[in-house]
Amino acid sequence: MSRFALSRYSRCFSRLKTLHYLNQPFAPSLFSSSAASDRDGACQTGPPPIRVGLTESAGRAVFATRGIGAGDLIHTAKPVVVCPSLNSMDSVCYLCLKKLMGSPKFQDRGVSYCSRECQENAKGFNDVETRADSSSFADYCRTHNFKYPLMVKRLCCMIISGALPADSLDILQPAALSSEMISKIEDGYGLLWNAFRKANFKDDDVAFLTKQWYTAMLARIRINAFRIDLVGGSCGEDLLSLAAAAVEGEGAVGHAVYMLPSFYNHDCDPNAHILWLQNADARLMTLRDVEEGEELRICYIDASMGYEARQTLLSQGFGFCCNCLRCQSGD
Ligand SMILES: C[S@@+](CC[C@H](N)C(=O)[O-])C[C@H]1O[C@@H](n2cnc3c(N)ncnc32)[C@H](O)[C@@H]1O
Repeated sequence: MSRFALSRYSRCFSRLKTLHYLNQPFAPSLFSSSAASDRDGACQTGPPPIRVGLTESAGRAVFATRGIGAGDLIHTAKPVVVCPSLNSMDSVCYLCLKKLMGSPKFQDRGVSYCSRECQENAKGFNDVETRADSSSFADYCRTHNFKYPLMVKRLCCMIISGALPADSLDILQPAALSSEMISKIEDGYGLLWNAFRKANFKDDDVAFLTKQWYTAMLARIRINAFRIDLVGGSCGEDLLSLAAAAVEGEGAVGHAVYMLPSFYNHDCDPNAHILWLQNADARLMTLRDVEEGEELRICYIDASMGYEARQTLLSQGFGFCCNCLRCQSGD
């Protein structure tokens, strides 16, 4: 069996099936990511041992600023925007995506939360959501099985509520969209715009929501959204074991966009992995020993696929030709 055959990683299908395959300083406050920690998950103080810098052929990237041991937590990251999948709406927290066990105790205007705190934190954007009737937009997303427009809608509600500025995602790399994609996107834009217009928000509050802005956000979300599969477990457990224990077959509970994790480039034989334990808070961990100065890379796709299939997926889904060592070797 190929050494990749047991691996299944993905930015969209993030899951780890084996242990084997599993130049400016970084400003932690900008990315709301917390410090690196010991293997057992106990947090140390100080910034994460990484910096974001430029590569020669893959744009910006994340580099280790010191040696990091295999299976160590590099940093955690909170989502900027997170959205449950349509089929998980009733089974996960509307804000943090934690699985809801039994009958949810915290319910508000038709959605459920895992705690009073999540309910409170979601109140601002949920007020906006409730005021605007976006049922036509939701039908459009459901009919086409579109998930990213739902994230743009939540982003809009967060912006209108004052929780985020309209340029929050501007720093992220956008996908190149074909004219066919743009015309499909415009249908969704019209429906969402109508929903906010009919709800009589002040012109100033919705002025950011132009067709150009909507398209630019979808282009960024397309490249940078992570599909979230919860592994379970707790931060005190061994991360490599938790990653390896990710169970195949459970659907994604939702999607989220993060800041710092968006700067990790892809590798078909990665040295880092992203995982989620109980909720949408991400944990970046090493899969093997990493040296100071080494680029940290995760795998966006199923690493067990063959060369041709990987190239097709990376080029059609993410718009790039992979420059990793594995691809260069033709494996
Ligand atoms: C999520 S972003 C990663 C951060 C990005 N380099 C930046 O500057 O924002 C994904 C993009 O990075 C580039 N990239 C990531 N991995 C790559 C690889 N293995 N080979 C070539 N380009 C890559 C591609 O342009 C891809 O669309």
